[in-house]
Amino acid sequence: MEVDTQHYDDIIIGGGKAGKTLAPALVADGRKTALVERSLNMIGGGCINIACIPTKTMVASANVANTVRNSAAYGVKANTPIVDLAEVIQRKRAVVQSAREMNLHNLETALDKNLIIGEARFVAPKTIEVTTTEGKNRLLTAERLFINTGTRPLIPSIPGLTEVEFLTSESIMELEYLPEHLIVLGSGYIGLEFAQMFRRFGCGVTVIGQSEQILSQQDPDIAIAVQTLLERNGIEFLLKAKVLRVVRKASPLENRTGNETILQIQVGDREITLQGSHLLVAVGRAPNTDSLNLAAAGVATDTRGFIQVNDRLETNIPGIWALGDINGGPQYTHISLDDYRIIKANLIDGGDRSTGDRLVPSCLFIAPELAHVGLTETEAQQQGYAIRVAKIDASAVPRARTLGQTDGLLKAIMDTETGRILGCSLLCHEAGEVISTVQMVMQAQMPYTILRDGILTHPTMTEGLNILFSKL
Ligand SMILES: Cc1cc2nc3c(=O)[nH]c(=O)nc-3n(C[C@H](O)[C@H](O)[C@H](O)COP(=O)(O)OP(=O)(O)OC[C@H]3O[C@@H](n4cnc5c(N)ncnc54)[C@H](O)[C@@H]3O)c2cc1C
Ligand SMILES: NC(=O)c1ccc[n+]([C@@H]2O[C@H](COP(=O)([O-])OP(=O)(O)OC[C@H]3O[C@@H](n4cnc5c(N)ncnc54)[C@H](O)[C@@H]3O)[C@@H](O)[C@H]2O)c1
Repeated sequence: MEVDTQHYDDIIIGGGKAGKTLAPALVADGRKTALVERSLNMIGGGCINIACIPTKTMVASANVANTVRNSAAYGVKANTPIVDLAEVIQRKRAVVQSAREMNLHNLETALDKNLIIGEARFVAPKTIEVTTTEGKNRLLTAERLFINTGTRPLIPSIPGLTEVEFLTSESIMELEYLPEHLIVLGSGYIGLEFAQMFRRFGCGVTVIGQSEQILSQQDPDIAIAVQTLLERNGIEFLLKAKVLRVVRKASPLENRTGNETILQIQVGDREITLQGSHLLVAVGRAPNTDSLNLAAAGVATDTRGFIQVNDRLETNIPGIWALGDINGGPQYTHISLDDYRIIKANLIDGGDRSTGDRLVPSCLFIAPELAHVGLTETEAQQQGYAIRVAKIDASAVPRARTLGQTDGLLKAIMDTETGRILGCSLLCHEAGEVISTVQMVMQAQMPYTILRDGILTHPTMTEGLNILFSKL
């Protein structure tokens, strides 16, 4: 086979959020840079193709269905909505396609022929072999390498699972008709977003969680509030549950009706049989390191296969960095983007940034949204802070009442010594937007009284912060 070798200053392996943003910045800094992305269908990375953007596009359809279904409560009469999943998927594909085209344009403009479509693997510390989509092998060497290869669905070892067909976060977004009864294995981010989405589309949904609490990183009161409102939506939860065996499953693409998925589950000390039409596996993510042959470069990974980095995202091998999900940090697109900022600050701008100064916000895109920043109450206690905690129901916010969006709970944790906000969890309409205001106050190291006493527009959801922080 023909092998052609080329030398670069910098090579980025994987074009996730960090990699695709870093590439043009390195080029602008005068570096001869290549970005290797394994698939044309993944240009722009997971976020725009198979993760955040498609899911939130489909969540928007689910929310429209819900609004139509509940329109009578607003004095507007509408017929029962008919959800055409094929058209929902078509809309999702169009949104993804336009984002991918924009990303391709940006990368081609910055990199021209140095955007290389192919699978990369290390053959030596600073040398990679790329098998291009045309089947050619190319050897590329570089002074510096940036690994940004992301993750894929983690498939647990459950007897019978691999012998049957099941859905992942990717294949569920290609279904063209509605499952009759969706079983969701995993009660974390992916599981809950799809659970509510498909419930709002009109499907029966059961969520199986292995812990007693869903969303294990959250405080119990917040997790219970989320579970309660999802149960009110008609979602069934089986918690402290262990799937013993998956018994039977018809093809998810052909299975239009019927309950063909059968799971044997241990719930507490009971053993039960659960039947559904489709099974979604959403129990976390596995790192895309196995095909990279990191051993040839000597790059160290942790026991789960994620690349080990220090707080400047440097691996154990000088001149090799790891960015985004692959480095084992929080798995969010905005964190991958911040990884890019750290590299840019340290390698291009002559700065000195680390992951140490980070506040990590997040938002679970169910309705109402659950947004969080900083410490939970449990974490603040564990870290020995003297704290005061404020809580209000979302119904206390005037805007929530005008919108008929009164479900939820707002919670803030304050350090009594400094008057600073340590953390905040908002389970309410538009929480993902409102949390940014809290985050900015935390980042500016201002006291909580800014949010208690600041003049905030009436009636907005953000105004709810006046009410929340007045309870401290
Ligand atoms: C269903 C779902 C919904 C999500 N929703 C949100 C959300 O709403 N908000 C949020 O912040 N986060 C969300 N996330 C998490 C978010 O998608 C990730 O944190 C983010 O995409 C991580 O990006 P990354 O930079 O690590 O790389 P990725 O975006 O994962 O990109 C890695 C790229 O590397 C390529 N690649 C892999 N191996 C190789 C190789 N050997 N050679 C060449 N190329 C390779 C892949 O094709 C891919 O394009 C969601 C995740 C999922 C799965
Ligand atoms: N809105 C967002 O920002 C968003 C949306 C989706 C995904 N994400 C990111 O992607 C990551 C991955 O999402 P995820 O939901 O796959 O992982 P997760 O870690 O959020 O949740 C996985 C859940 O599965 C449970 N679990 C593990 N093994 C199990 C088993 N055998 N049986 C039953 N339950 C089991 C875990 O206890 C956990 O609750 C998230 O942690 C998040 O960082 C973010």
